Amino acid sequence: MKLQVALDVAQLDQALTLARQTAEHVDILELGTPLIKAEGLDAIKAIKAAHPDKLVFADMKTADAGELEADLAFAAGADLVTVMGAADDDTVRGAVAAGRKHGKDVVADMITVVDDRVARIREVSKMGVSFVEIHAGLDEQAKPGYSIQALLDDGRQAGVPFSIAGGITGESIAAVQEAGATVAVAGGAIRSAQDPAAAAKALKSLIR
Ligand SMILES: O=C([C@H](O)CO)[C@H](O)[C@H](O)COP(=O)(O)O
Repeated sequence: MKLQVALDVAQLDQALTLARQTAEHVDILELGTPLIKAEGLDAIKAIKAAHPDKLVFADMKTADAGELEADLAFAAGADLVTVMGAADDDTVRGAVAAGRKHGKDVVADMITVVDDRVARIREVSKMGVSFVEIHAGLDEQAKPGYSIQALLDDGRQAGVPFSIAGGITGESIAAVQEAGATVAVAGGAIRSAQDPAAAAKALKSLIR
C-alpha cells in the first residue's frame, strides 16, 4: 500500500515546506483542492519541479468539463488527477480521455456519494479510471459519530482498486491496508502534527 500526503494548506510556500518535510516518507504528494484554488495550476508545476521523483496528485475534484480540466492539470505536471465520482458519466469519461492522452491516471473521488456507493464505484471503474478514492471529506468527518469503517467496508465489497481518505491516523492505517486499499491518503494526521516528518515516517512504518 502506498502512502499519500495531502498538502491541505492554502499557500504554495507552506505546501513546499510540508512536501520537503515529508517527501522521503511518502509515495505520492497531493495538492489539496484548497491549494489549487488558492494558488492555481502553477502550484502543480512547482511541486513537481521540487520533487520530480514523486508522483504528484492534483485533487481537482472536477465536477464538469472533465476532459478540459484534467488536461490542464496533466499539462501542468500532475501524474494523477481527480474527477468527482458523483459527476455526469461524460465528465468522468472526458477526464479518462485526457489521462489516456497524457499516459497518466485519473482517480474518481467518491466524496458525497453515500447511497449505493458500491454500485457507483463499480460503474465509474468501468469507465476507465485507474482507481477510486473512497472518501469522507473534512465536513463529513466533523459530524458526530463519524467512523472510517463504512469506507473500508465499501472498499472490500466493491472488488476494484481503491484508495481511502477520511481522517486516517496511526490507529486506523493498519485497518485500511487490511481492507485492501492500494493507497492510504493522510492529510490532517501529518499536517497538524508538531513534527510532520516524524508523523509521515510513523505512518509509513505501520504499512507492511
Ligand atoms: O481531499 C481532502 C478534503 O476533501 C479537503 O480537500 C483531504 O485531502 C482528504 O480528506 C485527506 O485529508 P484527511 O481527511 O485530513 O486525512
